[in-house]
Amino acid sequence: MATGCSTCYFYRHGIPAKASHFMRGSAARNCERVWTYSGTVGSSPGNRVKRNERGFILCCSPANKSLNLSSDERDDNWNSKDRRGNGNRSFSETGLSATEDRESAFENVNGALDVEDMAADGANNQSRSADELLQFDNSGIPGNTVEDKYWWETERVDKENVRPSTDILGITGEREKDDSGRYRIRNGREVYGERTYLVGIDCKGAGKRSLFSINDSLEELAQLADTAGLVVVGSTYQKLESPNPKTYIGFGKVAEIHSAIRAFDVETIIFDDELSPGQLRNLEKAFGGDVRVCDRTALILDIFRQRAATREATLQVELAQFEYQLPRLTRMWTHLERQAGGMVKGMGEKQIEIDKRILRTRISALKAQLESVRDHRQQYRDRRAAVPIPVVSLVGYTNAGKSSFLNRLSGADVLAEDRLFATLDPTTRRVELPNSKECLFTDTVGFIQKLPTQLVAAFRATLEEITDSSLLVHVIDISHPMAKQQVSAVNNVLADLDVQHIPLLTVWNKIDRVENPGKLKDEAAALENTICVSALTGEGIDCFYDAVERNLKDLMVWIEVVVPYDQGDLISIIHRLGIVDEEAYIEQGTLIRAHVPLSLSRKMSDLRQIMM
Ligand SMILES: Nc1nc2c(ncn2[C@@H]2O[C@H](COP(=O)(O)OP(=O)(O)OP(=O)(O)O)[C@@H](O)[C@H]2O)c(=O)[nH]1
Ligand SMILES: [Mg+2]
Repeated sequence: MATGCSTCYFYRHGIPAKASHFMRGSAARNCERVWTYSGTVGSSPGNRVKRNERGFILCCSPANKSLNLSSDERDDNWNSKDRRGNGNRSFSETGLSATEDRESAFENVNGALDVEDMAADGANNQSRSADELLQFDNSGIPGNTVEDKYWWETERVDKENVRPSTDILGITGEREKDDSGRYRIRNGREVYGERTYLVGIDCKGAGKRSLFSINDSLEELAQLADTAGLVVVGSTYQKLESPNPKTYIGFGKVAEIHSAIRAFDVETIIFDDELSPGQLRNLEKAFGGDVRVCDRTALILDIFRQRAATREATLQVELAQFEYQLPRLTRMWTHLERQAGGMVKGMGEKQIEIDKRILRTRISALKAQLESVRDHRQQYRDRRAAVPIPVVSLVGYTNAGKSSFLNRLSGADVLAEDRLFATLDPTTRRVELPNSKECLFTDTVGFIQKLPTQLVAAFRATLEEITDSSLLVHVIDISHPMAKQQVSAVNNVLADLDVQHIPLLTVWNKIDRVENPGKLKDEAAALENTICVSALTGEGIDCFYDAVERNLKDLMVWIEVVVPYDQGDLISIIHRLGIVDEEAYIEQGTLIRAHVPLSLSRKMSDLRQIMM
């Protein structure tokens, strides 16, 4: 049975606290202070229990008045205010009877989840009154029956009998015993393999349907989590008309996940969509202080942060992260409001304002720094434009094989690996086509469905590489079961970038991995500007070059110019970039009839005789 003082976050959620909860995970590692704990809260005396970064007192016992605290620490707690309005009270006053305890726990669950605001709950979990909540039928979760337990009181349930409703990865949730094995190397950095549980919703409402089915979307989220170094132990989803404005998922689902958290020792919960600051706050309260709640956007931002290798990428990711954090800052300081007695009331509010100001200043500084980086990139592009070599940009879904393809075309050694977002910075390489014409190929950052808007905004300088291209090559992993949906997601981002006017060549990559390549090649042949290739084996590369030459020629204009004999270098540029049909030597200079890139023809407007 859960007991504890009024400031104990676990107690207030009625969760039987265990020392193991507190000693594991990021919360514990970021603790500010270590308190000696002994008492009745689920573990043996003498365990050392920590106070986490948010200031939650993770464990303290009403039965034990002799907590080994400094006088300051003791004051903090003795001044803590009872949520039921009893004013300040000491530890000794928190020794409740079982019934009182249950009521208190219920009240606190109410407080945490704003039950009265739950009317907007989705179809599967209609809004529940307080009484209904007490009687909530958790029979879907073995080990939780209404007769003998309230859901928040559930002792640790038998792991064998509890499984998330959907286990997309087929991971059984076996627990590792030794934490030292949980550090993994990701992109040269050591990351902690937190036990992670994924949650999504299958929206049925008009206009809410996503490109991906819920299972596919969760599978992708699992891949993202793996890329970030997390260990996915399970997942679940709920069918809803639209997301619950308070908690994203319905109230019943919150309860179910609550059980799964304990069953699988979950440390992080990731939601498949971006949560509003309010949803995030409510869910954090509902799941308890030592479970990190985050969303797809935060996860993607985290991966970008791990992968950023250049100054530009680092600045861009930092900016996106700050923009994301700004409206969510309040949750970090709620502990001050909770701990505030009469004297320090409102302190939390002030701190939020201070922090928001610091963050805004930081954002302005980052934007200024990025502006100078952007200028630098623009100068580089201007210099490139001065030598009018056509630029071909490789775009596509993350992991489609863009970098592998660039490596194949140019012999470059861009990092290509079976992980999402391997490339963040554009890489440009000069490639000589079989007709001896030169062009530049640029590898870009990959796209993904639900791409965070903060990232698109922050990466605008990088993405401008795409908008300046002569030709776009959309690389698609045709062997991927979700290839069609990935194409739509990429087209959506391209539409946002306003590049529809640039000609597009479609490349079906990884043809070596499909079962029936012949059939696919026939399909591709029937489509316009679509080529089948394998970056791995080099198959189809010749057809690709032909298609690039064809497309670039289509972009050229026909000119007839007389180049004075003292501008011989211009003739060599025309030969290098254009296709010369005729060359004759006349009195005024060299007469050339050729197809050249538009940019080059503009440079020769003075010399032009005829242009069509
Ligand atoms: N079998 C096969 N694997 C490929 C092919 N092209 C790429 N791959 C593999 O696909 C994975 C992803 O390749 P990348 O080149 O890193 O993909 P990307 O599009 O650059 O990915 P991001 O940089 O994350 O956007 C790597 O493991 C490659 O080895 C191919 O033609 N056939
Ligand atoms: Mg790449």
